[in-house]
Amino acid sequence: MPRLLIIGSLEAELGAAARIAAARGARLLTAEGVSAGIGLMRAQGADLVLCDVVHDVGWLVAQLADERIACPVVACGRPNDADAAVRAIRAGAKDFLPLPPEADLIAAMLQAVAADPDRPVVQDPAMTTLLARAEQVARADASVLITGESGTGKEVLARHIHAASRRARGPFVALNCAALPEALLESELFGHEKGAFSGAVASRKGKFEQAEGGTLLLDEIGEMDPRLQAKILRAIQEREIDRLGGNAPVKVDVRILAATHRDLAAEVAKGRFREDLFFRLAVVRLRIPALRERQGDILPLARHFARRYARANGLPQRGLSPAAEALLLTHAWPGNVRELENTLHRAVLLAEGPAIGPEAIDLLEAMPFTAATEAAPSLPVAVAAARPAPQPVAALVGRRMEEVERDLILETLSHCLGNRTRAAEMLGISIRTLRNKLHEYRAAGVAVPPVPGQPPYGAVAAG
Ligand SMILES: Nc1ncnc2c1ncn2[C@@H]1O[C@H](COP(=O)(O)OP(=O)(O)OP(=O)(O)O)[C@@H](O)[C@H]1O
Repeated sequence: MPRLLIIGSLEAELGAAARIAAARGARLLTAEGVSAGIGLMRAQGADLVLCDVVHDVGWLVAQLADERIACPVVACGRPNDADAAVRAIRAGAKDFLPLPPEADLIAAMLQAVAADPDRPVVQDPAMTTLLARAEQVARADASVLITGESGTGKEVLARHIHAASRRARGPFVALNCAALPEALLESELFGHEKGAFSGAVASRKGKFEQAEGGTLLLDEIGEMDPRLQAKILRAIQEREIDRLGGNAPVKVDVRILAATHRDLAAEVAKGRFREDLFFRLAVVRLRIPALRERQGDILPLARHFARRYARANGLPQRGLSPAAEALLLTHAWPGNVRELENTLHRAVLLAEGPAIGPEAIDLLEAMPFTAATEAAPSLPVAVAAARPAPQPVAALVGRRMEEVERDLILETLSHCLGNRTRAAEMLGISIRTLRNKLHEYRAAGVAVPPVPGQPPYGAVAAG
């Protein structure tokens, strides 16, 4: 279901366009002007923007490009306003829709963007069956427990369930329960009133309230401590929550999805997870197989990531050579889809010639699963690239600025395969500043990704 943002007044013909689009299944967002539209894009995103030429289409396109929001913009207006149409196309609008709108044109426009880029890529029968089941249960409001090893795509599946549900127009909110200390997790989940604890200078909605009318994914639920498990159970049973420091419960209408890499039934048996909460959450259980158990997905996913990262880095689209494909099929993928994604990202950056060959595919051989996924920030390029995706900002609370800066710099440098110039550009700092920082880190004994083609600096972790 594509999301369409309409910028302009809905009073006249644009209103008719909005009605046609809604009748064709689009989810509509509307804004009176360009600034408000950009605000909505930041907050919610859309698959297509339709902007009246009375607004500054050029500024809109430039602003979206500046903020790296990738979304096609179609200008619209009266066909006799040829100048405005030409100006809009020159400014980067993909197309011009004449008003009053023709239903067929709108349908074609929506169809072109309907191929959902976030839809899970699946081909192996084990996954197509699982996806069909997920789509079937998506329509009900029951809780779903998604299990699978780290990096198998649990969050991707949760987003898909949300997108296929009746709540698709509502928000999708995810919270990693393992990333925060207990007290912080509690206020993230349930929100707090002003003065609830020292530092609570204003009242704040928690994730339950933020997900109102939509879906809340509780990721790594197996890590949650028993006291909060009890509060979650109450929220699900009573459909209400208590803000920290609040004196009246708040009603919430939220569908709960939970994910874990643990065997939650075994955790229940060991007394580490509440049985009643387990049964509440696991009304439907979906287990995502590890990538090694679904060989049929490896190449379709690899091709998908090769396309995505070539596009994202402005590099030519290259297919995989038969030898590269054979190599990918022999690997066990302990880090699952996330590891495959990182491998293809690196391969796209390293590849030369007409296709991605095996020499561009750098596999983390014999790297035990935990080491590959929980590597310290100071590990060299190949290992660092396999670390989990960056955590939300809230997860950084409690860490020192200096440390976060160091991790960001080293992560960006790994991402750029040690290329200092590209990393400095991406970080928005001068190459000189970057070099000085790296010099400091090396002096402190932290390993720094080497310059491409040069041997690593023999730094060893301090300690
Ligand atoms: N079927 C898929 N199609 C496309 N991309 C996928 C698919 N499965 C996983 N990915 C990608 O792989 C990465 C890991 O996926 P995701 O974060 O959903 O895994 P996870 O199981 O939730 O991991 P963790 O347990 O570590 O939180 C993401 O970048 C995601 O976009």
